[in-house]
Amino acid sequence: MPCDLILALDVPDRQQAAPILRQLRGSLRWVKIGLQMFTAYGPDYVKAVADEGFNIFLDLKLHDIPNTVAKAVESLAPLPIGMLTIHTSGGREMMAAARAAQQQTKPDLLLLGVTVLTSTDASGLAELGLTISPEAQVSRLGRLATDAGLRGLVCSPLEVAMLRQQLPADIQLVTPGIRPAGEAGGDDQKRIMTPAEAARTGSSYIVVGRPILKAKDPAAAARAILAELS
Ligand SMILES: O=c1ccn([C@@H]2O[C@H](COP(=O)(O)O)[C@@H](O)[C@H]2O)c(=O)[nH]1
Repeated sequence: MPCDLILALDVPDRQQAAPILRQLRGSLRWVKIGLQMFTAYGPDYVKAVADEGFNIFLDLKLHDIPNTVAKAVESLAPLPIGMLTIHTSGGREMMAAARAAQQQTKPDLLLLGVTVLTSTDASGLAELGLTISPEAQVSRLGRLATDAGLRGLVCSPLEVAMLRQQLPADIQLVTPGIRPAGEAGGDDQKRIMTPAEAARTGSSYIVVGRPILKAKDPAAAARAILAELS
C-alpha cells in the first residue's frame, strides 16, 4: 500500500515557510496547514500555498455542536483543500452533520476524523475519566466515525494494524506521531513510530513536522523521509 508524506507546516511566520516550500516544490505533494499558520494568516495563506502547487490538508480539528461544525465545513468548502479534520469525540451527530455538509459543498474533500491525539497516552485518557487504553478508544472512535460516514481517520501509527483489521480497506489512515529512529522522546508526542515502520504497518499518509522543520536542512530531511517511503 503506498504511503505519502504530509509536511506539517508549523512555523511562526510565512517568511520561515517560504524557502522550505520553494525547495520542496516538485518533490513534496502535501502540506498541512494547522492552527498556528491558519490563525496567523487565514484562508489567504491556504490559497497562496495551494497556488505554489501543493495539495493542502487543513488541520483545524473542528469540534462543536453539529450545526456549528457543519456551517464551518460549508464556509471552508470554497478553499483549495483536499483534507480537513474534525474531532471524532464531537460524537456521531456532529460527524454526520459535517459529512453531509462536505458532501453537499465539496464532494472531493476528504473529511478526516481525529481519534485520540498522538500526544495522549493511557494516563492522559485516565485524567479525562476514560479508563481505557488508547488503542481501545481509537477502535471505538474509528467505528463511530465510519458509521457516521467518514472515509478517513487520524490516529497513531501504533493503531493502524488494528484499524486495518476492523475497517473497510478504502478508509484512509493519516498518522502523525512520526519520529525518525533515534529521535524518540523529548517532546509532546507519546504514541510514535518511525516513518518506515508507519508506512509498513499500513498508513496511507504520515504527517511530519518538527523532525523536518528543526533539521539543519529541512528540505533534505523531507527528501530523506520521502526516499524512505518510496
Ligand atoms: O493526533 C494528532 C493529530 C494531529 N497532529 C498534528 O500533526 C503534526 C505533528 O507534528 P510533529 O511536529 O511532527 O509532532 C502537528 O501539526 C499536530 O498538530 C498530531 O500531532 N497528532
